Amino acid sequence: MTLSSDNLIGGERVPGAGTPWRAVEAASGAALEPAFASATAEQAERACRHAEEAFDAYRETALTARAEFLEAIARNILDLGDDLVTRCMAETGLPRPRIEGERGRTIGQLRMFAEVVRRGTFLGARIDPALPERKPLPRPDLRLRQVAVGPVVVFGASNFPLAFSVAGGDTASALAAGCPVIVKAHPAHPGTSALVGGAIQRAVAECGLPAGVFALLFDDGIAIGQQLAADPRVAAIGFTGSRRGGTALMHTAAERAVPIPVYAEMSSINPVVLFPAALANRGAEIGRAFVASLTLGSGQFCTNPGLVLAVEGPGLDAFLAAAAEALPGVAAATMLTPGIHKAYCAGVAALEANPAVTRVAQGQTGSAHQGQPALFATSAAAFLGDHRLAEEVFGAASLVVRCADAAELRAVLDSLEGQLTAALHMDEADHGQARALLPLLERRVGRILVNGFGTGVEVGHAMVHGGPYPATSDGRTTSVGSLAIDRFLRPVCYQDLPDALLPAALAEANPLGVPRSVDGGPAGA
Ligand SMILES: NC(=O)c1ccc[n+]([C@@H]2O[C@H](COP(=O)([O-])OP(=O)(O)OC[C@H]3O[C@@H](n4cnc5c(N)ncnc54)[C@H](O)[C@@H]3O)[C@@H](O)[C@H]2O)c1
Ligand SMILES: O=CCCC(=O)C(=O)O
Repeated sequence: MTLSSDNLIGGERVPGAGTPWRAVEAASGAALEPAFASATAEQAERACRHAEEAFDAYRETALTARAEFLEAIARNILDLGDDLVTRCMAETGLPRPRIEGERGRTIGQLRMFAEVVRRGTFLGARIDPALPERKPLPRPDLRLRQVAVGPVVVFGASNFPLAFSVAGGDTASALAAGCPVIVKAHPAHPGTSALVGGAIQRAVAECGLPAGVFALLFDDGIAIGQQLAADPRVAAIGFTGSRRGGTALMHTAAERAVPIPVYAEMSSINPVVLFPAALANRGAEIGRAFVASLTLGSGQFCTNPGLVLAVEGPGLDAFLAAAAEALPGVAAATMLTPGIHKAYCAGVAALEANPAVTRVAQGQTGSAHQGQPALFATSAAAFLGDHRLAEEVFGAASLVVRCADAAELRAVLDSLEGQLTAALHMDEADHGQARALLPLLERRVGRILVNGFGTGVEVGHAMVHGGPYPATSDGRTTSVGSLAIDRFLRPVCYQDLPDALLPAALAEANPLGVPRSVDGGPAGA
């Protein structure tokens, strides 16, 4: 399969301009063909214009047609076959089973949103029928539905080249909501992005949709991303990446004449709390499971367990001993980009250099592009006195905080910024302590889980992959699971509109058969 390096705009392939750049094979650092050229400002402008032109037609497509479009994207991605898998492996250094698994998740996600669209529940249809006889005043007829917000810009993530990238959760949920999508490809995997972008562009044509429904733009810098974020036609942004990049986009979006929401998923250290009974009963077992989660994908998961909290004692010692025994057996693994590798090495070096921190164990050393896993420990007092210890080290490094007692452990949790997840390891005898921490955890994190680790997010209807700042820019929502669609919708109320003028979802006869809540009752068709 020939790999095109063109931008995809308005149903066409459009070569970029300027100095050519190439993807890098993550394992070797060698340049990969073909050369890419960044989109021009005019091309980004054109993508926004096409998206705006496509918006009104796309957002009113029949629900079945929109669902079939999402399914066509999934099918076209599968049809890319091994070309997609091998290119993605080369660009990211991630192994085949991981890429194949992520492709399955991406396709599953698209199909889940197709089902969400077909059901129509996302329209949130509500009806308060008119009460003309009501005293002292009659009630008007009120009907509400959710409408798509407008064109959405999605920034592909480096660490999930499929499930959080061109056809990932942000794109799937925005398209499901009825929003055209412009993707700014991550420069670490442009070939993967081009292949998946082509699959979406083909689906747009196959389904007879307006060509502006999808665009893909390349840029190895930040100019195109900034331009898109500032463009008045763009209504929302989805982003997964660094805190620096996410907050820069938040500032741009907030400074516009008309500010727009940015749904940025940024940084999280995902505290793991080890309770005393669980530690006493199975400290070593938890230690081994922890190492497996810590080192998954070279630790390049936003859900990576970067902080472990426990009260001092033999149980914690057993946990540490088991982790210290397991970690040296773990091979160093290729990291996504030289920049991410460098940042990881700098983070580990800062922990090594901190006099209040001791190294518990290390994994095996590797090549120039591989990250060596590392586990460190410190005291709660040191952690509370040095905010740098709470910063994310993106990769397979974690810090164990030894606490004197439950009060100190609570103080450490209380000091943390917003997080995606908190993992609690507990037995029944720990329930009292865990219950006491739950209100605090609810204020800090998006997902609380028991006797597991946050890595490996289930894509479903009750999932929250979000959390208070800086885990995300807006802790009221999620970027994984069907609730993600709500980010790209807003409610409109229709008061006393003649039936003939109402959108089909709200017309008296309910021709779409969508679930509707009447007078605040449970939604039914
Ligand atoms: N929490 C997470 O899930 C997660 C995921 C990936 C990376 N990271 C962190 O980010 C670091 C860098 O990795 P990365 O390259 O994936 O993230 P990044 O934030 O540098 O880049 C992500 C995307 O945003 C764009 N971008 C970055 N800064 C921008 C700006 N100021 N304006 C407009 N666009 C901008 C980039 O071009 C890229 O397309 C990692 O070392 C890690 O610390 C975190
Ligand atoms: O890196 C961010 C997403 C993590 C995730 O989806 C997972 O752990 O499965």
